Amino acid sequence: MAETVEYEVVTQAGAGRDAGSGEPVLMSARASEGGLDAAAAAARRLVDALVRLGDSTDYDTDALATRINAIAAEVEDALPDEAARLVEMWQQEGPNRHDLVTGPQNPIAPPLVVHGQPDGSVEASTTLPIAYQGQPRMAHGGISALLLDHTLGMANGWAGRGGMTARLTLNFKRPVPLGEPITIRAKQESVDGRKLYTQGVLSVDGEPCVTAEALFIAGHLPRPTAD
Ligand SMILES: CCCCCCCC(=O)SCCNC(=O)CCNC(=O)[C@H](O)C(C)(C)COP(=O)(O)OP(=O)(O)OC[C@H]1O[C@@H](n2cnc3c(N)ncnc32)[C@H](O)[C@@H]1OP(=O)(O)O
Repeated sequence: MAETVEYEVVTQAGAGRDAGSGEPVLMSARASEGGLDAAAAAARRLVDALVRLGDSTDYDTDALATRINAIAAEVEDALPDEAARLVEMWQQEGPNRHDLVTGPQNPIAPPLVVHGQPDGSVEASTTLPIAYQGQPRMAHGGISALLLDHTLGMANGWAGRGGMTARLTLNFKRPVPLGEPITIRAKQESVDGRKLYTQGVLSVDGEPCVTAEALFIAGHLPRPTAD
């Protein structure tokens, strides 16, 4: 029996809305051209360049580290109070801009772009850079697991009832190439009380690479509050 936690059901923006229009609905946050989204995109670009750089370069990587640390220190000087930032992160309805997988403000997010489909499924897409490499030229399996877990979670939100992952079963059928568009389709297949059963598949060029089946338990941890 898990430790008792307080639950609050958080539905995704767009969940259930416009599903009858016949048009896919954007569920992940749209990236802005400027501001923090642009800074996060620049950080992603820098990470990609660093991973591709390697040790054989003549480029002065000591000086580079000093410059990057100077920028980090400048940003750290501007940070808001951590507790207040956590409240801000979670206060908005709709897609989180800081999200690990889809968030335009999170440099670690690929980011994945997710659309809710009229048939109740969701479809997500991205292209993975070399920072996510596992085997040569292929994505690390843990990244595929992350993308699938998250997309299945968003499929629950689109179906109207989200939850926390209790069990995730993956079947790695073929390697996921870097640098090529990947698509993830996911759908909540059935609900039994608080148990949500959701399935998905990650494909490249129409070929299934990783399939996922998951059990989610409805409910979420409470959002941080100011007090
Ligand atoms: C933007 C949205 C996308 C987000 C997607 C990403 C989702 C995540 O990553 S969530 C983070 C990863 N997951 C976690 O950290 C979860 C950790 N686990 C927990 O907190 C708890 O175990 C939790 C919440 C899953 C279930 O706990 P609790 O609410 O107490 O439920 P509990 O009473 O134990 O179980 C409810 C039922 O589910 C069943 N169940 C629970 N866990 C499992 C499991 N792993 N396998 C099979 N059955 C299970 C129980 O047997 C019980 O069944 P029944 O009602 O028939 O007796």
